[in-house]
Parts: sequence; structure tokens; C-alpha cells
Amino acid sequence: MTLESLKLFNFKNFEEKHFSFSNKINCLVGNNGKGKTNVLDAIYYLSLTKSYLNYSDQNNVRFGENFFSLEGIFKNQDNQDIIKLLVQTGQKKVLKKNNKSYEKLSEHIGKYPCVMISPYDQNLIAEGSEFRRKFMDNMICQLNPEYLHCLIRYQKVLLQRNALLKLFSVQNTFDAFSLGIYDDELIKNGNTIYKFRIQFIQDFVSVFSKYYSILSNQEESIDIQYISDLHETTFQNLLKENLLKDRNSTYTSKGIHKDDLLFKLFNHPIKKIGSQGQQKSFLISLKLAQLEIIKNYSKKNPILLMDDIFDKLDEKRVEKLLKLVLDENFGQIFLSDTHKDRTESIIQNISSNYSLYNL
Ligand SMILES: Nc1ncnc2c1ncn2[C@@H]1O[C@H](COP(=O)(O)OP(=O)(O)OP(=O)(O)O)[C@@H](O)[C@H]1O
Repeated sequence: MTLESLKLFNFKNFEEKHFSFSNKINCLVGNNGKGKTNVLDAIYYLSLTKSYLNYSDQNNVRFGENFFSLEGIFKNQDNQDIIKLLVQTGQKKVLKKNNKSYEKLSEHIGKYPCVMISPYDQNLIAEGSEFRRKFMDNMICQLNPEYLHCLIRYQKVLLQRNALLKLFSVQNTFDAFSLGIYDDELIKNGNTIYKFRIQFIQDFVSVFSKYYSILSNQEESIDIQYISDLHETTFQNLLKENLLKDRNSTYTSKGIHKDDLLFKLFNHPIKKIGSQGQQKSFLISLKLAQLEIIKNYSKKNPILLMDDIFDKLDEKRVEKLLKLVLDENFGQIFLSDTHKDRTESIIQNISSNYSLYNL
């Protein structure tokens, strides 16, 4: 699967921009603030219907305008699909495949998979559990529509349950029956999500370890531990045991929405003991494992987006990484860098099939 071309209209700093891409390596070069990350994010948008960077679609509309649109032509063997995304101020986001609108954006997820490696990945180590859950969800959602369906349902019911707890508190009432309806839905979807996560992490860790040892060139003991309240008890008990607390705080305090991943080096949190280099190798290994797993499960070659790759690695390591990605035959690559000459000299060493775009 490859992205053959991309058109941007009013997307961030681009008024109108067209690209035709190489099916192997595409390098976006230019000074800071030229829009390299924005192009990568536009590709991410067409794959996953949302930005990698901005929670709000509106932030991606060019200043002073009231819409942005993206159009990409994806090629899959002999098939060619035109994907169009339109975001208009005050209107619902529209996504079309070959001129037919999707009823639900979620139907699109996983059709054109992609993986982003970005300086913002540091959040996965440094920030709260929300970032790691998002990483895990993003991966499993691209592989399994049932997981995505359960996750959407779970998040909706969670909001409804919290709203009901708030209502009880404001009105000084309590209705166990109404709450029980939400609890049942939460438990049903939560248990499915939990099972998927357990299975997934098992598969993921061995692939991840393989990449970490290649990248770090060392035999360092690393691990990823899946943390969940459901390891200890059933979801039913969890809600029962925390009912009083939840009523007081008007918030569902326990459940799979609190799950986390513990990234470990030598059995300690890498956040605390990992050097910068170890943390960077760890983050890239997470993404390469994601790439391999998506490729194996979906039988599609995900697109790899590498933003500001020299932020993470020196030139030798970048070359090694790119060779690795090419050897594994992962698929189309997009990368960005501020230095044209540096990028070109590395790419020329490893492939003749590349395009360079000066922004
Ligand atoms: N909504 C918007 N409308 C117009 N321009 C925007 C909008 N949002 C961001 N920008 C502009 O986009 C540019 C940033 O683009 P981007 O982050 O892609 O740059 P970059 O080339 O990746 O830079 P760096 O090398 O520093 O990472 C900035 O000039 C910023 O002002």
C-alpha cells in the first residue's frame, strides 16, 4: 500500500500544495517552521481521520480560513482509492472514499495503516498513562474493528455514567437500577477491551525486544508490563467496591480507562533510570514493533512517517534504522529533516528510489 499523491488546501501553513510521491522513500526538507511536520500530519489524518498532534481539528485550519481539505490517492496492488477529508468550521467532519462519504469515521480506521515516529513520542515515557493507553489503543484499533467498536462504546458509556453520578450528587438522589444499566455496558465492553490488551501486549513485547536489541546494540534487559485493575479482581467487583468513592467524586475511578503500560529497563521504570539514548531507542523500538505487528496482522504495509528523525538519532543510527526498515520491507517511508545535504547523503547510500521535497 502506498500514497501516490497528496493535496492540501488551507491546511495549517499551506494554502494549496500538491505532492506526487515515490513508492519507497520521501524526504521533506526545509528550515524550521516550513511545514514538514504538517505534511506528515496530513498523511496521518488521511490514515486515521485525526491529527497526531492536535486534538482539535479546528486548529489545523489555516489562520483566517473556515475550512481545510486533504486529498490522497492510495494504491493497493491494482486498486486505487481517493480519500478526501473536509473539515469546515461549525460542521461535522466529512471523509469520503472514492466520492462516497463514510457514515462513521471509524469504518476507515485500519484501511490505510500508518505509524508516526515523532519528537512528541517522548510524552509516551514522560507523561501520564493517557498517552500510553492512546498508543496501545491506536495500535489495536488499526488491527481490529471489534476493539475499536468496544472502545468507542466504552468511552461513551463512561461519560454517561459520570454524568449520572453528577446528577445524583446535584439532586441528592441515588438510583441503583439506572446506574446498573451503565455498569453492565461498561463491564461488557471493558472486559472485551481487557482481553484484547492482554493478548496484544504478549505479542507486542517479543517483537519490541527484538528491535530494541538491534537498535541499542546491547543486551539490556527491557520489558513492558501491562497494568490494569482487572488483574486483581472482576470489573463487577471493582465498580461495587468503589461505588461510594465514585458517588462522592462523581467520577468512575476504576476501570480499563485507568490502565497503563510500565516501560522497564533492568526492571526499573525507564523514565527514572534510562539515559536519553536508551529512551530514544526504546521509543523507536516501540514504533518499529507497531509497524511489524500491523504489517503481520493486516497483511498491509503500513506507511512509516518519521518526523525530525535526527532529533532522536545521530547520522549513523539513522542510516542503520533506514536500512533496517528497508530490509524488513515495511513499505513506504516519509521523513523530515532540516538539513537537505545530510538527508541526501544518507539516503543515497541506501536506496536510489527516493524523492526529495524542499519546503
Ligand atoms: N492553523 C494554522 N494556520 C497557519 N499556519 C499554521 C497553523 N498552525 C501552524 N501553522 C504554522 O505551521 C508552521 C509549523 O509547521 P511545522 O511544525 O510543520 O514545521 P516544520 O517544518 O516541521 O518545523 P520544525 O523543523 O521546526 O519541526 C509554523 O510556521 C506555524 O506558524
